[in-house]
Amino acid sequence: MNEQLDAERQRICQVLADSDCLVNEAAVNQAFDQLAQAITNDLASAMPVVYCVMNGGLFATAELLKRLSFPLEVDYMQASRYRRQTTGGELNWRVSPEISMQGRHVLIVDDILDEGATLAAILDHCRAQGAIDVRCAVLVDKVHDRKAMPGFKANYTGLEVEDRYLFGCGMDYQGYLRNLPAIYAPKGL
Ligand SMILES: O=P(O)(O)OC[C@H]1O[C@H](OP(=O)(O)OP(=O)(O)O)[C@H](O)[C@@H]1O
Ligand SMILES: Nc1nc2[nH]cnc2c(=O)[nH]1
Repeated sequence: MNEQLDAERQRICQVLADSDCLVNEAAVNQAFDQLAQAITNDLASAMPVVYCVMNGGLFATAELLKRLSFPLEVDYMQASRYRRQTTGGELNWRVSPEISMQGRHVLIVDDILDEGATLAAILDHCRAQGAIDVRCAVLVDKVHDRKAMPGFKANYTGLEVEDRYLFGCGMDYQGYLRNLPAIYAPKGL
């Protein structure tokens, strides 16, 4: 490995070592079980299309899909407004989905609802594309009063977590650590 990459590896390992674990793996799995049950109750007969919001939604989508045992289709979209930063900016659409939403029940899956601007824009987009029913599921809703629309909530929320910069379970720290099966926050952030 080149020296620069190894220094990066050591820096990221140090961030993880210095972080607080806010939600452990068992609690994350329990949250996914509950989310999947609620989604099953509502959508088992609806032949929905499940859209993963890349990249953060990849982990939650995979965890949910293996718990959903009814017919559905899967696609993805990519819209990002953080780009490895810890504060959000303009929403940047990178990839639009392929499967049409026209006349379909749609379930959007993402890792986190923070200020909610990303999900609000995606939901508007889905309605404009002709979906008859648009729902969203997030693993985490961050608790603060800076929501883009006051009181904005996902239809399905796995966990409410305190207002810190989170990583793990799909959420990145500077592009890394999305793969961790628990939720962490760096000290001081
Ligand atoms: O509620 P908001 O304040 O809008 O933030 C939530 C969004 O931020 C993250 O995406 P990000 O833009 O970091 O891209 P990523 O999925 O590639 O990490 C996350 O995956 C959500 O999509
Ligand atoms: N990784 C990460 N991405 C986010 N996007 C919006 N809020 C967050 C957060 O707390 N962590």
